[in-house]
Amino acid sequence: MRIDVVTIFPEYLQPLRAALLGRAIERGLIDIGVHDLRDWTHDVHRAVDDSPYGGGPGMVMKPQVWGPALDEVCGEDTRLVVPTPAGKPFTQQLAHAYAAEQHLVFACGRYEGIDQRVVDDAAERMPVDEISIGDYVLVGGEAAVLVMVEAVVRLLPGVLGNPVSAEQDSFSDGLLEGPSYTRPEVWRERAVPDVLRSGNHALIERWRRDQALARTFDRRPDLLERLPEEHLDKHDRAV
Ligand SMILES: Nc1ccccc1-c1cnco1
Repeated sequence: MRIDVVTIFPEYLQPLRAALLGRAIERGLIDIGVHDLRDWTHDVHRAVDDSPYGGGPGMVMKPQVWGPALDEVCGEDTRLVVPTPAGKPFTQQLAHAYAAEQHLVFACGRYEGIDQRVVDDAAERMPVDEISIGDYVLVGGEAAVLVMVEAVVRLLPGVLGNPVSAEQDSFSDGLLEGPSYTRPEVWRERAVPDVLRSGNHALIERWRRDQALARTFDRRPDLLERLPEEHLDKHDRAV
């Protein structure tokens, strides 16, 4: 998989070259390119935005800069992803879909956005997704790209040391992960739940599912509403 990011803050994307993602690059599992949008400006001030038609606060990013940038960075197999607070929600399901793509290009815009004609023009040549990572306001799309790239790349074969954990993730079975524990057995007078030291794997599995159901019910009841009927057995409903 190849990933390209176009941004006015290329240094913001340096974390993509660290740790797990950095090792995936070294091992040839992914190629990542980061491009400075200002390389496609034409004026001495290297302007990338301008005042919005119709008035209003902030600035809008210029189509004459974004157009040539995407013409050069995008290819035949590109899916263009534009982080925006007005986008569709980014989910684990979408992360899996993106992990199957050959080439992802992320266009990082500022809060007030990129001239809509850039998206409309690109959509004539490639799939374009406008995506939100959550209902809060960021200054620009760069942080959202770091989130999405990590969620996608960890799903690629060979990236995670233990591939099973991608299946056992939160959300993969529709529930939140329950609590986890490690040594010592007692820490600041708090003991690890006995069941986890019982060696009875059926009981442990049941306890973990009960914890996941209770936590999901408490923190994300919306996820329970989405679960298919057959996903909860009669014991689950009693939790
Ligand atoms: N707030 C933002 C500003 C600029 C570009 C993306 C966002 C965003 C993406 N997901 C939530 O917010």
